[in-house]
Amino acid sequence: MFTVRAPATSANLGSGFDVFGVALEAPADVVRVERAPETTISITGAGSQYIPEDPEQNTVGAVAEALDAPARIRIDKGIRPSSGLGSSAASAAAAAVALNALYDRGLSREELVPIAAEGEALVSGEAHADNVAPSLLGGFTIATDDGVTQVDASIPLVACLPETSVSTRDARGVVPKAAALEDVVDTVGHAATLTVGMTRDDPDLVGTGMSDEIVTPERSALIDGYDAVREAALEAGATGVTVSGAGPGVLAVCHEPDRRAIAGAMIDAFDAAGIESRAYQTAVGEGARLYRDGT
Ligand SMILES: Nc1ncnc2c1ncn2[C@@H]1O[C@H](COP(=O)(O)OP(=O)(O)O)[C@@H](O)[C@H]1O
Ligand SMILES: N[C@@H](CCOP(=O)(O)O)C(=O)O
Repeated sequence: MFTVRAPATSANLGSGFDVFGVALEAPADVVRVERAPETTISITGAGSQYIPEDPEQNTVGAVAEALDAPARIRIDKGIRPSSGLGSSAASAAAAAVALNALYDRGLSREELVPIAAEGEALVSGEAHADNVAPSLLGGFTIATDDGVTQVDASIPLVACLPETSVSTRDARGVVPKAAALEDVVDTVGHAATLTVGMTRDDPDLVGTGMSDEIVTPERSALIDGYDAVREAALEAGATGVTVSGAGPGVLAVCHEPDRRAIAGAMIDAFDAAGIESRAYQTAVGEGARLYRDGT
């Protein structure tokens, strides 16, 4: 039997749509697997009542199928689904690591990225790897058709989740099919700035580099209270604020001493808009961790 804790992730980071992602120190999903003649899934924890246990409809079922690794799979959800923190991806990443060990498949974490991304194809319509890559590898990841580039990073973050939900599939429907060249030029500049910021552990560069005029304006319009929450976080000291994944979570980058005040300001701003929320005071963290027999 193997147990894996796989972290929540925040994808896109504004300027890196479908490419950038970071692992968060918290929250996380925990997945336990044992060999079985056919795959069964049971789920407890945050939002578990909304997640199908049918292997054909669950991201971990897609991973078990892709690895030809039938198992009794138990998922303890720490990450609420449809909140923009890579909930479906974390389960898939955890299952990929656990089943790879259970069946001794010998695949590297990089080789598990496209396998875990099969779960994303199941729920969002496309096998985007920007959540599963950081959940598997940790740190900051750049996922492209050429593969995944990863760097460890130490950047304080606040992820504020309103008590509303947006499905990634729906939020992908509002992404523009084309963009003006000047917006593409700006986005390339911001993405490059963000990448350098991650390599230097520099929250100012990362915050500046999250700016994006192509996808984020369309996505943020789906989130009630977004503009006020963004403004409140910036006033409290955030160096950058954007939609986390497909939303409705909102991600703020900051210096560590400002993190608590930013979390409070974001919750208050959602509250003023009549929306309850919770904020994770977190940071870029490590990837999925494997435990054998409860170790
Ligand atoms: N293991 C899983 N964990 C979370 N959600 C899952 C899982 N398997 C299937 N789903 C479905 O995926 C959808 C959530 O995925 P998505 O919209 O991409 O949001 P998230 O950012 O939370 O991953 C929900 O419809 C949920 O029922
Ligand atoms: N690149 C994807 C990321 C979706 O992240 P999630 O955490 O909302 O599942 C997108 O923006 O559609």
